[in-house]
Amino acid sequence: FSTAAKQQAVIPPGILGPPEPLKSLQVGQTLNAFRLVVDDDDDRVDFSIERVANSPHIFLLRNFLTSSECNQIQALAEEGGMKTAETVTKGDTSSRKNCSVAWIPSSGPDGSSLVSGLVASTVNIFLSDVVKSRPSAGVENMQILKYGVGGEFVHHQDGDARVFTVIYYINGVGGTWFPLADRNDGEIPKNKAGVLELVENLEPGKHGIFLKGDSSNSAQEGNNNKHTVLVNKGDAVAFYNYRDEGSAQLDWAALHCGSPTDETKWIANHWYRLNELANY
Ligand SMILES: O=C(O)CCC(=O)C(=O)O
Ligand SMILES: [Fe+2]
Repeated sequence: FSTAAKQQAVIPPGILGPPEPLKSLQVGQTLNAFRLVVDDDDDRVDFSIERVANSPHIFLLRNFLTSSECNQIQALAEEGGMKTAETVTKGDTSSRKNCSVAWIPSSGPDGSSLVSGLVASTVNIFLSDVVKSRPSAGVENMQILKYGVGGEFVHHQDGDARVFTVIYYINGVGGTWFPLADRNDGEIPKNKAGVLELVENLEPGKHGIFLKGDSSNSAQEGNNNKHTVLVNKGDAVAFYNYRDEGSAQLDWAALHCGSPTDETKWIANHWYRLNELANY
């Protein structure tokens, strides 16, 4: 076998994206779901899953977190102390501007299933059986980000073996933009430089998908279009970062940014990994 043939056999098509029934969900269609909360008065949280894009596969989870869970996550981050955010490139503080960071263990926090319960439910719903069965699959700790006014995170691909991302909106302030979502695959360059050049002429609310805070100062203008989705506190956006046609390459359609915010913005990131993707 050539190396290429081996890789095809190792990551077959159709497993780095959503399993059924999400796979067949059409843009604009919604599924109802629930998850169990073991250490809370409410033993069940009902939420809905709406597909907002096909390429990459992007889903909006409405009411995935309760308001009280959002407050707990924010409080845990504040108690632990927050640091100036860097990106995966160590020492890089310019990609994320005016942003501080904290982490909460995905197995905890201690004595609580706040985060581990979210992980269990997410894995069940969003990861394929093949990904779940891989020894190199896992989840990072939950990353909490607080942006001050003017804070932003420039265009990037989460990548780095992060097969699937969940972004939770902790205080209802949104502003996550996927400029290339549902653009014709043939129009998307296959490298970062080309992609960055293309998105320079695109605008949130006019191209791709813009997840915008429902109560944001500018929420009234230009929301009634297929490029804008309003989010509230407790909602989350979930998306797949790799192409699932068998190439196991980064999907540049999943490029996104945190647009400059005009209010304090709290979000949390959860990255689900398939470490072997780093080898492809
Ligand atoms: O700030 C946002 O809305 C997106 C943040 C993000 O994409 C990241 O932290 O990787
Ligand atoms: Fe990101």
